[in-house]
Amino acid sequence: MEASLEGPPQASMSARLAALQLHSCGNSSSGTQWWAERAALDGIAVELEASNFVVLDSVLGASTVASLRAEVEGVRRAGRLKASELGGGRTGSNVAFTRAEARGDSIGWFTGGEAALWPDGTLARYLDVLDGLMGALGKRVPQLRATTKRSKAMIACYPGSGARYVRHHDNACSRSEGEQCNGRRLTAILYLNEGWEVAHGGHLRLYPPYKPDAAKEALQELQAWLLTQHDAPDAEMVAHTFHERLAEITTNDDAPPLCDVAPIADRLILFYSDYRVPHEVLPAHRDRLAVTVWYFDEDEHARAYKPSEETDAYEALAVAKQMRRWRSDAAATGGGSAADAAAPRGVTSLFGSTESLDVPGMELCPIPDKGLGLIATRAFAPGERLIAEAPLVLWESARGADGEHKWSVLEELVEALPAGSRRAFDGLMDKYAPDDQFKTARGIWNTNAFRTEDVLGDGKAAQCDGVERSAVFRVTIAYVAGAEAGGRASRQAHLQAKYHFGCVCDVCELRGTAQQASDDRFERLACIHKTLSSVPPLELEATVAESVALLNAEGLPLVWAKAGMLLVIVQLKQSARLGRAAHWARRGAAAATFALGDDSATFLKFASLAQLFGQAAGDAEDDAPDTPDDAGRWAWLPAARAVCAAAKDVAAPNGAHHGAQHAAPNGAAADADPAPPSDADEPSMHSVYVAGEGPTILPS
Ligand SMILES: O=C(O)CCC(=O)C(=O)O
Ligand SMILES: [Fe+2]
Repeated sequence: MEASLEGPPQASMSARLAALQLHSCGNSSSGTQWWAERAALDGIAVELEASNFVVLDSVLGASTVASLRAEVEGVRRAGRLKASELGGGRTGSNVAFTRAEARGDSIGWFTGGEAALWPDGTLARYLDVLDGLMGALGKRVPQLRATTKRSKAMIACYPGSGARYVRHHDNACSRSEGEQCNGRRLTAILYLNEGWEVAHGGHLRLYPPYKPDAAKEALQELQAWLLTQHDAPDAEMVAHTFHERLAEITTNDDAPPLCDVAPIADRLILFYSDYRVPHEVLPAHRDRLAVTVWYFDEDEHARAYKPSEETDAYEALAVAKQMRRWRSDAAATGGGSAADAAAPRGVTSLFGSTESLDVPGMELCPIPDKGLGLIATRAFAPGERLIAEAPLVLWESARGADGEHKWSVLEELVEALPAGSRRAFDGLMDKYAPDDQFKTARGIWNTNAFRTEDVLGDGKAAQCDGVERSAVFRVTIAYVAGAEAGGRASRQAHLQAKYHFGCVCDVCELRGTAQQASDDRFERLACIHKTLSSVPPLELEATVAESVALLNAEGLPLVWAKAGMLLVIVQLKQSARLGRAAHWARRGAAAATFALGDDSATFLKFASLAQLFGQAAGDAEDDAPDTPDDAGRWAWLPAARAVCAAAKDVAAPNGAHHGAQHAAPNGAAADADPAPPSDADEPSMHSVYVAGEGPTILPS
C-alpha cells in the first residue's frame, strides 16, 4: 500500500502477488495468465481469506482488456445502460428506486451471448476466464466451495460528473444468516479505465468489517432456541416475530476507511459480498467503466429467492391466528354484525359511521380546519392503548415478486373486498393522486397502511397530545416516536422533511429549562437505543432500567424499551438465569398489554418467553422482583398512576378530593411530584374526567 496525504492508503496488488507475477512464465498472448499458476492461486486464496479482499493487476493483458472496453463502449453507445436502482428487502426486488445522489451509475446486465452487442465475444471470454479463477479458488477456500452459480455480468458506467455509490455492502448478511441474505458470496469487479489518475477520483473505498453485532447474534441464538421448543405453545410463532427486533438494532458502522482502490484498467478486485466488506465508490470525475459479477452461495441463494414459503407462511400463520382471536372475542361478547366479526374486542370500525363511535372514552367530532378528529372524554394514561381496529385489507408485500406483480396482488385483494369495506377503502386518502383523479390501491396503501399490530412499535403511537383550551383532549398520532426519536430539533426536522409540518404538542412546545430537560432525556434515550448492542452484559439491566425511567419521566409508553427488554432477557438466558429472564419477560408483557393490548404480537412474544422461562426455572430465587412495587412499576408509569389514582380517589364514594392534578400527558407531568407507586393502588381505567385549563378531575 502506498501512503497518501489525505484519506486512507491506496491499495494495489500486494508485493507478494506482484513478485509472483514478475516471475511467472505464463503470458497472456499464449492464453495462460500469470495468476493461473499454482503458487499464485495459493497466494490469492490466502490473501482473500486473511483480508476479505484481494487485488489482482494485469489480469487479462492490455490488448484483451482494450477490446473488452471497446465492446463495452459500444453497448453504452447503443443505449443499453440504464440508471441503476437501489433495492430494498432481501432480494432487492421489493422496493426499487433511483437516487442518483446515492448511486449514480448506469448499468446493464449481460450474459455475453448477446451476439449483436458483443460481436467479438469479449465479455463471454472474460466470464470464462473468471469462472476458471473461481473454480480454482473454490478448491482452496472452504467458504467458496459452494459458489457454483453467478450473476450475469453487470456493466456499470459512473459518469464523470461526480457519480458515486454511497457506502453499502452487497449482501446484508452475517455468516449466511439473517432475513436479508441474498445469496451473494463474492463480488468480482474488473475495471476498464486506461490512463486513470488519482485526480479522476472514483476509487473503490473499502471499510473494515461491520462489527458482528453482539445483540443481533444473541437474538438470533434465542430465535434458534425457540424453534427447538416444540412443546411450548407459540414458541415457533414467537421465534418468527423476531425479525423486526433484529432489524431495529442498528449496526455500528462508524469505522474509518481501510483503503482506496483505483479503478485502473485490467485490475480485478475480489471481495466477500457480506458484512465483511462495506464499500463505496467515491465521486468519479471521468467516466468510469467496470464489469461486476457476483458469485452466489448455492444454498443461501436458493433460500433468498424462495423465501415466501417459510417466512411468509409464519407471517400468514400469525395473521390468521390474530384474526381467529378477534373473531372468537367478537363471538364471545355477542359481537355485532358479520362485518364486525373480524374486529377486535371493544372496537368498532371508524368507517361508515360518522355519528357514533363505540369506543369508550372517545368521540368523533369535527375539528376546525382539520376535518374529523377523535376527542377523548376520559383520562388516558400516557402510553395506554386507545383504539384497535381490524384491518380492511391484509397484504404482505410479496417478496421476490417483481414490482408490478406485487401491486397487482394488492389490487386483487381490494377488488375482492365486501362492498362496505371497499367503500371504506376507497374513502381513504391517496396522497399520490389529486382528489379529482382516480385513486389507486397502491396510493391508498402507501398513504394509510400500518403494519398489522404494534402500530406503536413501528413508530406511530396514538396518544393524547395534551390539554386544549376547548376543554377536551385531542387524540392524535405521534409521527416520530420510539426510543430513537431524539431531541426536539431532530424531531421537528424529521417531521418537516417527511410530513411537511411542525409539531405543536406539549413536549415540542416546552421552553427554557423544561425543554432542555426534555431534550436531554430524549437524547439520552436515543443514545441508549443506538448503543444498546455494545452495552456490557453486566450493565445491560441497569441501562434498560434507565431508559424505562427516562420514558417514564417523559410520559412515554414503556413498551418503547422493548428492544432493550428483549436483549436483557436474551442475556439472562445466556447466563442461565431463567427465573430472572422470566421476570423481565413479564415486565415486557405488562408494558405491552398496557400499550398495545394482549392481542398484540409484542405481548405474545413476551408472554411466551415468560411462560417458557418460568417453567424452565421453576421457583428460582432469581425470580423475585427487585422491590415490592416493582411489578406495578413495569406495567404502569408513576406519572400516569398519579393521574389515575387521583381520578379514582375522586370517583370513589369515600375518596378525598386531592385537588386538580396538573399532570398533562406527554411529559409535563415530570415536573409534578408523582405519587409513589404502590401495588394496592391499582389505577382505574374508567374514571371520567374532562380537561379544563389544566385537567380537572370530575367525580363521575
Ligand atoms: O464499481 C465498483 O467499484 C463498486 C460498485 C459496487 O459497489 C456495486 O455495484 O455494488
Ligand atoms: Fe457494491
